Amino acid sequence: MIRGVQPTAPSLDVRGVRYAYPDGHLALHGVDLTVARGERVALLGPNGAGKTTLVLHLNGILTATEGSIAVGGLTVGPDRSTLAEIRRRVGIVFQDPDDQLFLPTVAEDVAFGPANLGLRGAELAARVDEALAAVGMSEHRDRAPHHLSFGQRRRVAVATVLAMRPEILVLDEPSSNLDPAARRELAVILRGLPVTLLMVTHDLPYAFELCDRSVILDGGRIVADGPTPEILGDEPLLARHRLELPYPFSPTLPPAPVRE
Ligand SMILES: Nc1ncnc2c1ncn2[C@@H]1O[C@H](COP(=O)(O)OP(=O)(O)OP(=O)(O)O)[C@@H](O)[C@H]1O
Repeated sequence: MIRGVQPTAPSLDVRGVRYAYPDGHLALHGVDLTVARGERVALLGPNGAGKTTLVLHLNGILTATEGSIAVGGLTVGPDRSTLAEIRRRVGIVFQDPDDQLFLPTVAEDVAFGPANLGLRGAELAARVDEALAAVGMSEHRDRAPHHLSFGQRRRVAVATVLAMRPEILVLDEPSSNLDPAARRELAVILRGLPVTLLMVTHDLPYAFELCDRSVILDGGRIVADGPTPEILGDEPLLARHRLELPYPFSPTLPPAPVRE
């Protein structure tokens, strides 16, 4: 069980979150979102909908103007120890892996987070091994991250977050800039991870492949929340929120199925 996480609490509980940027722009208008442990949820919406703003609240980078957020039963708060624990529980993989990789070797990058938590020796090595194995990058542990392909760097970025054993894994556009094979390989990896997953994406087929549930955010409000086949099968709903599938969609005929 995850340290300090209440087993009955949802992974994520967002209640009435409003957020205005310092210039007064109201980016979130009262967002409610509950994600159960182990759920995989796609967060969809057009440019400027508020998706990144919401994600930045989940580990306390931004602080809600109103409302509250709890992760595994722990409310995100301003004090240092709460914030440190929230940042361990919420692992965010940003769109550009190079924002997360800055050490000479893959293994050092993956060890960085757990070493900061105070892990050393065999315990630290086990975390690194486990995280690299989870993303299929064990054999690259001693390589320089900048010598890897973009797809491999994204997998290492996922490993840096997994090494913290997060309660919830948040992915910002995980399929962007990947070739079809790397995109498919990452989907297989993500589907096998035993974590709660929240994935921000404009890649609707990827949402279908990976997430049972989809939420549409538009204008800082959640405007739809339901099973992904229903959401993606509702063409007028998608059109109202500037979302488009790349081809005709049938909920009974999965688009571009993931081969395993
Ligand atoms: N630092 C900022 N100051 C003021 N307004 C901002 C700031 N950052 C974002 N916004 C505004 O907040 C709204 C939500 O932006 P956000 O980046 O969260 O959207 P998004 O859904 O992540 O978009 P995209 O799909 O383009 O990444 C937009 O209207 C944006 O212009």
